[in-house]
Amino acid sequence: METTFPPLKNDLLLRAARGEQTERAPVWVMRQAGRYLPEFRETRKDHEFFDICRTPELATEVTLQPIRRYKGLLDAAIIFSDILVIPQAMGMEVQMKPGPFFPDPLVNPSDVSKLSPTVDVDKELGYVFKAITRTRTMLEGEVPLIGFCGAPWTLMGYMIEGGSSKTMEKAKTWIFKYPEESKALLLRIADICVDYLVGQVKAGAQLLQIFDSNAGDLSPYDFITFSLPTLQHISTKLREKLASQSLPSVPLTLFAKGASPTLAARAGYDTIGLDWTVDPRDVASLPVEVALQGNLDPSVLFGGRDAIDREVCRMSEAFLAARGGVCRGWIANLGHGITPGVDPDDLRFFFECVHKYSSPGSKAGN
Ligand SMILES: Cc1c2[nH]c(c1CCC(=O)O)Cc1[nH]c(c(CCC(=O)O)c1C)Cc1[nH]c(c(CCC(=O)O)c1C)Cc1[nH]c(c(C)c1CCC(=O)O)C2
Repeated sequence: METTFPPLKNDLLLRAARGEQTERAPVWVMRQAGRYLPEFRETRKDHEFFDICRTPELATEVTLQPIRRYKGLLDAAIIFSDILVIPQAMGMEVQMKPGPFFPDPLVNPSDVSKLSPTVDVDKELGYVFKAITRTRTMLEGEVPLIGFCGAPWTLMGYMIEGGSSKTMEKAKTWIFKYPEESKALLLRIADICVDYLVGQVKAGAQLLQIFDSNAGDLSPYDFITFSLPTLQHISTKLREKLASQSLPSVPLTLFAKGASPTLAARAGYDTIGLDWTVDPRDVASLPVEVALQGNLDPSVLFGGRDAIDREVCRMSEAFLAARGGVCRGWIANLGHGITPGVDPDDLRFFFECVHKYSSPGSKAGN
């Protein structure tokens, strides 16, 4: 059953993601539906985090909150959910208290047998698909809708660490002590990612982003050995399945935080997300068809208007210079998620600065 959606009025994001030249950079921010917004905190007061994810009406509502507030300034919506819905679908319990907490993490490879042997994504994650279809309809074509999932290495890390970790000691113990079992688990997660992302496109997602937020914990060699093959597996299989099911070949973004962008670019994605430690001019050697996303340090949003203006101008100069003085294949974003303490009006100012500086005719382009 195909749903027909209202025609898209703003395709800036999709054009930039395909490496095209645009009149200015499209802009959105990671975690744009979140705790820095008073309207999100209001919804959150009455509902648990994962209840919002599992209730399409609520997930749609919070996805649309930043779109309403920043109408005309924000160029994409991202479906409200979490990367940890995949471990849940595999049979693990995950609580948010306030950070992620797994009461029963994977301790050693024999624990993998506790996971569901197969995952029927329609059954386990159908609530995300419903939320996507509902959101895409309610967006009325205002901006495109982004779907997402966590990358296998980042998800395996949470499943073994049992939550966020500074050192990733336990997950790294696995890759060094049990490399084959680790690779098998990573591939198993990758296959679920593929089915989950196909389902998101079927439901109406117009671009997909894979978050390998913990990629930077791996040495280049270990990123190549453990993470990269799974990221390649996802991009290849996903494109094959989308084609064989006559689904749209949506652009794919890889945000491998802390990984070398040239290594990340080997994974075969349309867009590479950059964190704020990267100068875009240093990745100018990537083919121009590969779009770039990023990469303002999220903390600049705490620096006041002068700092935001100055830093967005500097970021724009760097991205325009990296692309030979034109705005080509650049999606403006932060270099990681927006933090809860940001004043929503300062974020508005950030969007206005991107609109002002990201075109070649601006101060940053000259
Ligand atoms: C690592 C990761 C997670 N989740 C996600 C990542 C990858 C991106 C990144 O690196 O930040 C992805 C994510 N999580 C959330 C979204 C929603 C869409 C969006 O607006 O970007 C997305 C894309 C909502 C969320 N996910 C979470 C919140 C805040 C929880 C709350 O409302 O209480 C939101 C809005 C919770 C969450 N979820 C996760 C953590 C570590 C935390 C706690 C950290 C924190 O408190 O910010 C796992």
